[in-house]
Parts: sequence; structure tokens; C-alpha cells
Amino acid sequence: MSRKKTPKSKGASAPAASALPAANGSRPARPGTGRPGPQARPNGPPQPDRPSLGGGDFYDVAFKVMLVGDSGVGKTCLLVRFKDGAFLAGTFISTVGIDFRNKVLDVDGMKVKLQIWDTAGQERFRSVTHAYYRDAHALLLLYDVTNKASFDSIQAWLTEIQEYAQHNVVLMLLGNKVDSAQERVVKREDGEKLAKEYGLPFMETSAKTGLNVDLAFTAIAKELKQRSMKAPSEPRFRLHDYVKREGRGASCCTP
Ligand SMILES: Nc1nc2c(ncn2[C@@H]2O[C@H](COP(=O)(O)OP(=O)(O)OP(=O)(O)O)[C@@H](O)[C@H]2O)c(=O)[nH]1
Ligand SMILES: [Mg+2]
Repeated sequence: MSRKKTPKSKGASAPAASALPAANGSRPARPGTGRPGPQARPNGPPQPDRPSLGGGDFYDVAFKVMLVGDSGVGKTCLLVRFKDGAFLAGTFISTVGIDFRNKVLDVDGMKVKLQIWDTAGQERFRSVTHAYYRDAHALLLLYDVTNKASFDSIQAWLTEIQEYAQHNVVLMLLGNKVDSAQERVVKREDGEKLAKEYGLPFMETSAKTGLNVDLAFTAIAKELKQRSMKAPSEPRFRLHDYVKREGRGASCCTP
């Protein structure tokens, strides 16, 4: 299989031949600044991008993943932890509009590029994010285990996802901030119950310690890769089973 190249997320444009907006991946975009939205596809599910050559890392196939959930649940921190292996402690800077970062993963010998869209959880940016759902191949839906309201919002987020995303989008529920054991108000079992109700894979994560963060993105990449292969030679990848088997408990150990 021939290899494509991906531009670096900072200071580079997204590949021209893909449906990705040409955006600088390092800065939040403001609504109404002219950044083009994702191209609408008239029929069928979104296809993996096969962009043209640019500077940067090689990859075989690319997918778009969106992070959604209430403001403050830790979407930006989760992405920064995954991309840079760091935690954004200190003052909470709420995302404005939408932002993205790229990361190429090696999934069973194939280079899978994830373009990860970090959306603003604040209500006032909702119409901006709606435009991006349609092109998303996967969604990570987050709540904060120390914030009951963010857990209660999950149903509303699912309704929104149903309305705006592709019907076969890969979806995973994440309960973030499990490092904050003292402040926890949403039990693990409550998250599991909700996920079961909606048939979603579920994990608890911590952007602070890194617990299950790489795993969440790797699981998504594996599922998307498998789906994109016309005649997969490997045994069928099962997202639910993988997440259940590989996910660590909050009290388990240092990741
Ligand atoms: N203890 C702990 N704090 C976290 C974790 N993830 C994020 N935070 C903190 O929670 C606050 C909000 O994190 P963000 O990642 O900015 O939240 P967001 O979901 O991107 O919020 P919006 O951009 O407004 O939608 C920040 O102060 C972070 O430091 C985590 O896993 N553990
Ligand atoms: Mg944010």
C-alpha cells in the first residue's frame, strides 16, 4: 500500500485532496472567521480520507474524530494528553469554536492518521460544531465524573449526535477526571449502565494521569481501520470487547 504524508498540525494546512478544512491546528478558530466547514456528502457514510502528499509523517489512511461533551469535562486536556503526553493544569481556558490536532498511529502495521477535532462545549458555539458532525468518522463523548450535570447532559448530547452525525459513526462514552477520587459524584457503575442502555463502549479516563487515554484513541483507530478495509484478512476487531479487556480501573495502577 502506498504511503501518504500528513502535514504537521501546527502551522500547516490540511491536505488539499481531503475533505478537511484548511486550518491551522494549533489555534482555536472563532466562528465566522471564514474557516470553511466540512464538505457535505450527499449520500452514504463518510469515507476515510486519502489526501495528497504534503510535508510531515507518512500514513496510509486518515479519519476524523470529534471530541464532544459539556464545557469543562476535559476534552482539550484529553487531546493534549494524547498528542503531547502532557497535562494542561492551572487556569481553565475554554475552547472557542473548534480546533484540531493530527496524530498518526501504527495500528497493526498500518499508519492511521487521526485528525482530532476539539469542539467547544459551551452552548453558544453549538451551531459551529453542528456543521462538523457530518464528516466525523468517530465521536468521543465525554462527561466529568466530578460533575453530575455533565453526566446528565449525555442524553441531550446523544440526541444531538443522532440528529447531526452519520448514523454509523463510531461512538464511545468516556467518564473523565477519575484521578479526582475525592470529588467523584458519578459512580463507575452509573457510567457503565448508561453506556449499556445505549449500546456504547465505555471507559473511565484521566487526562491528568493519562489513564486509558491512549487506549481510547487506539480503540477508535482500530475500529475505523477495520471498517475501512474491504476484505479484512485479520479477525474482526470488536470495539466493545477490546475496551472492556484493555481498560484499566481508576484505582488500578499508575498508567
Ligand atoms: N483532575 C483533573 N482535571 C482535569 C482533567 N481533565 C481536565 N481537567 C481540568 O478541567 C478543566 C477543563 O478542562 P478542558 O480540557 O479545558 O475542558 P474542555 O472540555 O475542553 O472545556 P471547553 O473547551 O469549554 O469545552 C481544566 O482546568 C483542566 O485542568 C482530568 O483528567 N483530571
Ligand atoms: Mg476545550
